[in-house]
Amino acid sequence: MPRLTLDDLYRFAVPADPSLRPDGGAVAYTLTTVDRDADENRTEVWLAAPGAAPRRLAGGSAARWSPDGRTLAFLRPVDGRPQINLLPMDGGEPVAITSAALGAGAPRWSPDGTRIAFSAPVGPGGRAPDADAPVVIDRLEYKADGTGLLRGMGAHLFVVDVASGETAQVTEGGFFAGEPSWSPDGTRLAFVADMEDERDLETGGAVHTVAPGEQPRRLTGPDLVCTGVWWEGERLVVTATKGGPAGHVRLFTLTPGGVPEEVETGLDRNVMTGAPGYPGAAPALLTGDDLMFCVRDRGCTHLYRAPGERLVPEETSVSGASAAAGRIAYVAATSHSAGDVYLGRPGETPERLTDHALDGVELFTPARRMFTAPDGTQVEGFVLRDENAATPGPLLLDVHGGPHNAWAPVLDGFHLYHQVLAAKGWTVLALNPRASDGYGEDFYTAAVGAWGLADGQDFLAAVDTLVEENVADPGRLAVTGYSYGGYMTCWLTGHTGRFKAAIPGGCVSDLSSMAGTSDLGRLMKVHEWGGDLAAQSPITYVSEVTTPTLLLHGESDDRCPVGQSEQWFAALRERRVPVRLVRYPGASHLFILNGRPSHRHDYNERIIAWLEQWVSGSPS
Ligand SMILES: CC(=O)N[C@@H](C)C(=O)N[C@@H](C)C(=O)O
Repeated sequence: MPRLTLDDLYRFAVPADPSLRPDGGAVAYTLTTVDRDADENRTEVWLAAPGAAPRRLAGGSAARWSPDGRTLAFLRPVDGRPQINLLPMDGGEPVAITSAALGAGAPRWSPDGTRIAFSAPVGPGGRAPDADAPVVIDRLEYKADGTGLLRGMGAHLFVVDVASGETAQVTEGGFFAGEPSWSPDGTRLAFVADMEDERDLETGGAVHTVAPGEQPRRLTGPDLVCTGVWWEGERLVVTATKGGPAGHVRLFTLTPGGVPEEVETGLDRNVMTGAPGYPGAAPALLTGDDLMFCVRDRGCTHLYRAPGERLVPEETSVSGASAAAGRIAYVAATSHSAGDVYLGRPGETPERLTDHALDGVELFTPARRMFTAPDGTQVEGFVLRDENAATPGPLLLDVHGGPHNAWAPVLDGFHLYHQVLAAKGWTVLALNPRASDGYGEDFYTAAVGAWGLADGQDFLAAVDTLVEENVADPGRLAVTGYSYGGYMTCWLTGHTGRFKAAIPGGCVSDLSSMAGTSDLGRLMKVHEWGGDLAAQSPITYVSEVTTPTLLLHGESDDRCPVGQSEQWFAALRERRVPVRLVRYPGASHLFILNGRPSHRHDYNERIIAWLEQWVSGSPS
């Protein structure tokens, strides 16, 4: 059977965002595939059920069942903007019920099924911003990666009447209202927002409740930085960090008076509610008081119920979940599948309802192992290689982003170069150094104020171990990584000449300029870097770099602006270190995950070519 090739990128079909029908009998989910001719990622709503082949329902995403299970509400593009559509499940075509000027957000049915709430972007004065007008900026929250300049936009809650389509705006003002959740009696909506005057200088977020026609009422205080809220039965379930945005996200419930009580999960782990590159799912009630939630544990995102009972197999990573009628539906990836839909009862072996895994290719399986840093810290990594490959062989160290992200021993449709390199005799080391998620809060915060200074040693120790074990050839070492991983790639080549090739993607090279130009610059400056930005900046050490370097960066990256690569490129070029910068037009920070397929293919291809040119010695 053939090995995976980069062209298999176009064959990936990845499910996400499962929604279990209220009777627990069927699952609606979003399937993302690639339209190679249009050079676009395509999302569709599919349906899976026991004993039936999964089937496509419509183009769109974010499907949610009506309380009676007879209608699906989902987002479908109308004139380029996502609008809420209703699809009757006993037959018929989808019908749009919103016409939001800047598009609608994910639908949330009221308990009686007569209304749908959603959060939607709102331009200044309710109008779409004028793209040609001068942009007046008085606060730091003027841009967001993937959106660009906000031009005074906010986000507010709306409620649409299902029968009439009449839509009412529920919140207003200069803030961003998060996803709404209905009260059990359908009279109020709960949401998270930061309404502080100086919220652009200090990250916050509080739970509010609001009734149409009334002002929002704040429930939580400054001690919690809330990130999400869900009305589960009579309880409000909240995700939040304590005392500031750094550290683990924890689970709380609020008493009717708004007093937070931390949920005893029995786990020193970060609660994951799901975001691009950060798999997880919203907390949900299983039965009675049984709360289901996701945490990241040694790379994988697992589904748990409090306190501390894992509901999914160990080597799987959950990227979405839904509960109803005492059953759970979830999407999980494995070492051989980027994701499939499962359905079952907690504690029982679930049924896999789909088979979206890539067929017809033989995959290498990553092996977990531990390494020991010079200070004795135990660090976990995943080693991917062909056991029949000659040793010692070439080694690629790949550094994840965050730094609070983590590698998992599961297949994804982004890092295809891992499998291709393994088939060429390379060893790929995906390391979870200190600051990675999934190893406890002390580990998670171990590099705060010491980017590079604390965690750099973890990488060199792991590489040295594979050299000592005769797995890696010390003359054929390379390093790559994206975002924080790009930062670390620059950092390492400024501190050692052992790497023969380096490929920083979406990098960070100068924390001072990053602090002033990233859409999260203020947050990272205050809560990740602390005081000495120069000591933690790769640019401080750039005079030591000798490694041929390929910089890959999205042109419209507002998280790690392309200037971070420009600074590194200029500094290496001045020193006549072989260097190349490749810029991806229109690409935001996450383009390697959800950008143009051709850009994602090109990114993978260039990594392999640079490695073969500078490590394997063959011409590019
Ligand atoms: C918090 C954040 O955005 N950090 C960036 C430097 C980063 O690493 N981003 C992505 C790619 C990630 O994996 O978090």
